[in-house]
This record gives sequence, C-alpha cells and structure tokens, in this order.
Amino acid sequence: MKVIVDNKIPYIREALASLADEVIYLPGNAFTSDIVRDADALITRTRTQCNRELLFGSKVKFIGTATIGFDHIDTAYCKEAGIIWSNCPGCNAGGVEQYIHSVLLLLQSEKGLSLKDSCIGIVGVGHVGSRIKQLAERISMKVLLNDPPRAAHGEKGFTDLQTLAQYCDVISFHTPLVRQGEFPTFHLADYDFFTSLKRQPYIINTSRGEVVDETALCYALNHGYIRDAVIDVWEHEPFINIELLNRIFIGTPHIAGYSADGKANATRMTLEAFCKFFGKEINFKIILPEMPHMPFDSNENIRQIQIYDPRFDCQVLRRYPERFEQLRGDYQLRREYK
Ligand SMILES: NC(=O)C1=CN([C@@H]2O[C@H](COP(=O)(O)OP(=O)(O)OC[C@H]3O[C@@H](n4cnc5c(N)ncnc54)[C@H](O)[C@@H]3O)[C@@H](O)[C@H]2O)C=CC1
Ligand SMILES: O=C(O)C(=O)[C@H](O)COP(=O)(O)O
Repeated sequence: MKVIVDNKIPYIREALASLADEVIYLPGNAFTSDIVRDADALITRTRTQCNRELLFGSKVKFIGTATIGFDHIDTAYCKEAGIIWSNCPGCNAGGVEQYIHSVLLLLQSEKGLSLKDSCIGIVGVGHVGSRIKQLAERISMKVLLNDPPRAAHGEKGFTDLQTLAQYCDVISFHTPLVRQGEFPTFHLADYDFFTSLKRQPYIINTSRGEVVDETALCYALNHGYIRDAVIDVWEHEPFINIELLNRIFIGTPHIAGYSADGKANATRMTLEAFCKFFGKEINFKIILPEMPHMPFDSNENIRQIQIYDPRFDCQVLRRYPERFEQLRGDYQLRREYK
C-alpha cells in the first residue's frame, strides 16, 4: 500500500512505517495529480486542495486530514469518486481555547477591557466555541451564542447575529468555512455586519480568513465600528494583508490550534480512521514531548500569559510576513497545561 503524507504532520512517521509498504512525505502544497495517481491513501493538512484536479484518475480510496477544518476537501467530488475521507473533530479545541484565553487577558491588561463587565458573542458553538463559552463564563463574562445550524435542530440558548451586534463588546468567530447551502459562512462578517455593531466591539477570528470580509474589516477599523481586532486566519493565506497585520492588536500565522497535544490528537485520530478503513489493527503509540518545567507565577492570569503569549507570535509574523507558511511549518508547538 502506498500513502502520501504531508511532511509537517508531527508524531506520525514511526506509527505509519508499520502500517504501509511505501510512505512518501511531501510539503502539503506539493501534492500533484502525477504524484497521487498510484497512491491508495493521502494524509493531509489544510494545505492540500483535495479536488477533482488532484484526484481524477487516481487510485486514492481514502483521505485523512489531520485537522478539524475540511474546506480544502471537495466532499462532493469525493462522494462522486467513491473516496472516503475523515477529519478530526475536537482535536485542537484545547489549543484554540489557550489562544483565546491569553487574548482576552491581554485585551484586559493592554486595552483596558473589563472582562467581568463585558459581553462576548460566540459565532459557531461547536468543539471550540463550546470551550470558549465555558472559559468566558469562568472569567465572569456575559455570553451570547450564535449557531443557526444548532438552533435549526431545535437546540435552545442561541440568538441571532443582530443581537450579538447590539450587545457584545467582543465577538469571536468559530465556524467552519461553508460557501454554499442553508448556513453559509463565507463573508459572514461583511460590511452590513460591521456597520450594524453598536458597542464598538473587539473582533477575534480564529476560524477561516474567508469568514470575515477583510475589506469590510479594514473599513470598520478605519471608521470606528470596531475597537480593534485579533486575527489568526487570513483571506488569501499565505499572502496576507500586511497593512492589516500592522494595524491590528494581534495578528498571528494560523497557529491558534497549534498545541503539541492538539497535533497529537489529530495524528492519532487520522491513523485510527486510516486503520479502520483499511482493516488494520490499531497498535501504534503517539509519544508527546515532555512538559517543559517553568517557574510559574502564583497569579493565574500572569501564569496564563507565561504559558502562552500570542504577542510573541505576532512580533515574529510582523517581522517576517512573507514567511507565513514557514512560520507555521517550523512552529514550536505549545503544551496545554491543565
Ligand atoms: N486557527 C486555527 O488554528 C484553527 C481553526 N479552526 C477553525 O475553526 C472552525 C471551528 O472549529 P470546531 O469548533 O472544532 O468545529 P465544529 O465543527 O465542532 O463547530 C463548528 C460550529 O459552527 C457552527 N456553524 C456552522 N455554520 C454556522 C453559521 N453559518 N453560523 C454560525 N455557526 C455556524 C456549527 O453548527 C458548529 O456548531 C473549524 O472549522 C476551523 O475552520 C479550528 C481549529 C484550529
Ligand atoms: O484544524 C484546523 O482546521 C486548523 O485550522 C488547524 O489548526 C491548522 O491546520 P494545519 O496547519 O495543520 O493545516
């Protein structure tokens, strides 16, 4: 069996060596139709567009993406071609929670936002959004939730985007990128959304760049509809808007979910799906690096910033914006301290 694997997926090599006869490691953007033609399976990240152009005429029967997002997989084409695919629900929600926790504390300490007197709006309340809800409640913020697909299933406790626009001091996006259908998220935050905001909120986007219309975001920043923004995901990655990066409070290179724990979860879940599909026994071990020992502060807010300070990632990106993809690929994965 031949498997082509994204060479930036950690903790996978040893496990996969015992599961496949031939394994080829390549950068995610170097998968071509010629290379995948005689492969049985692909193991990818968000950097490989798995569509007709790549897959037509190939032997590929299984695609595992070691990510939660799957907007890079043309699921309609996979269905038509009989290709089974899997993603990793919840794998990196802890990493994104760690990122948002530090961001909220920095909005308080650096921007003067009083968290206990503020209301956060969470758009998309799945694995990540649910953890942000619990986090916000723990730090005494008021919370409004928006998730039309869940509301349409009869679940309670959700409200509409207009209500978030009216009452929230922070609005954080946690939806998948969906371009079609009943609940599309492409440019969900557009000109109309930004100009309807009543409390000049802070905007946080760790979902997908295309969920926020960046032109409208710049307009909102320049005309005072929003106070500031924290952006981890960008339209047109890796060619990001450098003017926007330099204008906002924090900008990072799509690493909100980059914890070692989250990456290990993703590798394990992907290999489990791979084994299940090919009828192989699951007997591999994923070994995480040791937790670094740090002299932690007794104040829990200071400790959180010691554990992860997104301003550092922002500084590096501002210095080397043209190295967006390299900064991601060579990222020093964080640990999730419990
Ligand atoms: N920056 C990063 O490193 C990371 C980014 N992500 C992004 O965040 C997204 C969310 O991650 P999870 O919570 O794990 O996914 P999830 O699939 O568990 O949750 C997504 C939620 O969004 C809701 N949703 C769908 N359409 C919506 C709409 N039009 N309006 C409001 N809500 C809507 C869904 O009903 C669901 O509850 C991922 O799809 C991915 O694109 C996820 C992890 C890391
Ligand atoms: O899981 C997702 O979806 C993400 O956006 C990841 O955090 C980042 O994905 P990759 O960089 O591993 O493609």
